[in-house]
Order: sequence, then structure tokens, then C-alpha cells
Amino acid sequence: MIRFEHVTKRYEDGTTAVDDLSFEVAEGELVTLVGPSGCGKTTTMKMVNRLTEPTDGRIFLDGDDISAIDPVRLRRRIGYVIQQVGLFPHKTVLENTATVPHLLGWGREKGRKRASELLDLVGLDPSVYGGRYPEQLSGGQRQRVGVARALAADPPVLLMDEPFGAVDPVVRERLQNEFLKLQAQVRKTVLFVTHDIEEAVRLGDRIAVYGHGRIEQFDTPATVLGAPATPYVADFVGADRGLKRLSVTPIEESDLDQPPVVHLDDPLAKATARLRADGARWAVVLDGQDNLHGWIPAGDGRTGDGTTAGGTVREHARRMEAWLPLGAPLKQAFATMLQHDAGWIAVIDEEGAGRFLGVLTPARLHEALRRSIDADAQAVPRADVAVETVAGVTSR
Ligand SMILES: Nc1ncnc2c1ncn2[C@@H]1O[C@H](COP(=O)(O)OP(=O)(O)OP(=O)(O)O)[C@@H](O)[C@H]1O
Repeated sequence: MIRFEHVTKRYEDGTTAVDDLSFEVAEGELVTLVGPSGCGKTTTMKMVNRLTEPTDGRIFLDGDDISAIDPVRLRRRIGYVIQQVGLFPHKTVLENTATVPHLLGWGREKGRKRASELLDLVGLDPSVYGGRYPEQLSGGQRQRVGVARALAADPPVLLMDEPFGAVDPVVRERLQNEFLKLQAQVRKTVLFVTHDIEEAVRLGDRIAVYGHGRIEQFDTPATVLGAPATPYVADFVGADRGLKRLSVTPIEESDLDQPPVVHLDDPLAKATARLRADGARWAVVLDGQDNLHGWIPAGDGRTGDGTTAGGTVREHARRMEAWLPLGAPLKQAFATMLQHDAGWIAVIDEEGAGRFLGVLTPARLHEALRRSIDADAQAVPRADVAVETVAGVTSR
């Protein structure tokens, strides 16, 4: 979809910002460009919408050499989101969002309808926010308008230059999550610039790690973290990459323990006897469809004289807030454990459905992390890390 062929950019003062860069981004793929300040990320991006021209080499969009496309027409195919958002202060949120449809001559009604749909899509109720002015929004809300505006003409390509750089870490994480959900729906081809490796890992289908003007490694987040191609990349992703791997390693069924399970309508006496027999301190409580309901401690239902009270598990079950769907990243599991001060979390088959699959304990979480790191070390020998899409990379 986007292809760089031996692209070099030398500014007039002699600075080589980008040096013989070749890579390809597939349709619907989100590639993050990450690296230290001044390594050429923004320059790479600006060459795609011809805000700046390469000194050498060629860039293709959907097979077309962009140097042959009129820049204004080219930019209609490309949404652009930047950190400073650049909303018009004297225009309402709805008018800002409808800017591109307006420029394309869509007509007022059609443009406004599209803008409303997009505001909804980025989580801003148009009836609440549409009539506000940018200064009446929070930083995070302004960024959302920026994203909505970039998507307004439904361009196949999005360029995003540190779009969430100006907001605090909590809002930033929320915007990242929202953007991932949005991207799952709209499936744009995205180039996303960041200097934050965490953000790059979180969002990218693949990551391009920049050294000065060059890509040092271009691969999936798991491979970049698990098998850095060069000492520079290893240094950049940091010594704590084991921790970062938590974000890219999903919970798998084999990571789960199977604790005793009781059902809501089981007689309490039977459930308690079962727990005692197993020597278990608690059991997971499921409903009639085997969906997660909560948990029950082994001590519950005992009367003062040591006999068991009557009734069913239902009256004694406690709600379980610490649960996640299978496939959620280990990092989320870890955060959920901390948030609920939980010694284990329940894992269900998918968000919404809720069939109970097992529990994840801290020990099993640790094993899962180790397995993921080891698997990479075995499966992807450092020397074999695929960088063949990136001509000009120095492999050491
Ligand atoms: N118009 C310009 N004229 C001369 N040099 C420039 C110009 N724009 C950028 N540069 C230089 O080119 C190099 C790459 O800049 P670029 O903005 O692409 O880096 P970046 O990786 O996006 O950095 P940051 O993360 O700080 O935004 C830098 O050394 C920068 O100073």
C-alpha cells in the first residue's frame, strides 16, 4: 500500500534526515515508527503526503508513484493527525470535523452528517460536543476530534505524528485503546510516529525502529522485544523488555489453572464438603450456563458448631470483579491483579460471552512470560531476524 524505495532526504543545510530507506506497509496495517528525537521519523511521514520531497528514491501509494500525483489530490487520499491537532479555534467541533468534506464540495448536509457519524465513532456525542469550540474541550477530546477530522473523507491512509503526545499518561492510554478499537473497525493503512517504545509496541502490527535516518529493525513487536536485531535496538527497547513483553504476550488456555468449581444452585453443604475434600481455600462459582458468577471461600457456610448451614451456594457467593477474556495481554492480567488486590484472576472465553475457562495465578503468569521469552529466543535466532523488507539496514 505504501512503499519506500531507496528514499533519501537531505535538507538544504546538508542534514541527512533519511538515508536510503526502503520498506513497505501492507494495506490495513498499522506500522509505528519509533526512535529518538531527530532520527527522521517526521521527515519520513511528511514525504508520504508531499509536505516535503525526497532528494532521492521513490515512494508509491497503492502502486502509484506519488511524485506524479498532484499534492492536493494526493492529500485527499491521506488523513493527517498531528500532536498540535490544529483545530480552527473559531469553528465548532462539527465544523472542524467537516472541514475536508466541505473542501471536497460534499454539500453542507452530507458533510455534517458524516462529521456527526465520525464524532460518534471516536466517542464524542455530536449532540453534546458538536456545537462546542475547541477551547471548550479537554486535550484528549481535542485529539479525538483530530482523529475524526482525519477520517472524515474516508481516506485509505492515515499518517499520525505523535497524535497522543500532548496528553497525560492516563488519557493517553485511553486514547490508544480507543484508537485500537477504531482501527479494528476502519482498517486504515497507518503510519504512526512516536518516540515512546511502549506506545509503538502497543499499537503497531509492526514496528520500524529508527537509528539516525535508517531503520535498524522492522518487525512485529514481539520479535523486536524478544530478538532485537542490533545492539542499538536492544539498547533502545531497554533492559526491561521482559516487562514490555507483557503487553504483547496473550493469555493462553494452557496458562490457566483449574480450581474447584461449584454452581450457584448447588446445596451449600455439598459445595463445602467438596472444598474440604480438595483441601481448597476457595472455589469459583458458575451459573447454569457455566458462565462466571463469582467465588466462594471455603470457610463460608460453617456454623459455630462446625456443621454446615443449609441453603445453596447462591446466598454465599461473592462477585468476581477480577476477570479477563482469553487472549488479553499478560500486562492487563498483571494490572487487574494489582487493581483488585487479587491473588488470581478468572479467565473467560471472550468479552461478553463469559464461559469460564480457568484462573491465572501470579506463578502461572510468570511461567507464561518466561515461556514467551524462551520461545522467541529459540524460534528467532538473533542472526535470522527478518529485515529483508528493509534494504540498507546494517546487520551486525
Ligand atoms: N526543514 C529542515 N531543515 C533542515 N533540517 C531539518 C528540517 N526538518 C528536519 N530537519 C532535521 O532532520 C533530522 C530529522 O528530523 P525529523 O523531524 O524527521 O526527526 P524526528 O525523528 O521526527 O524527531 P522528533 O521526534 O524530535 O520529532 C533532524 O536532524 C532535524 O533537525
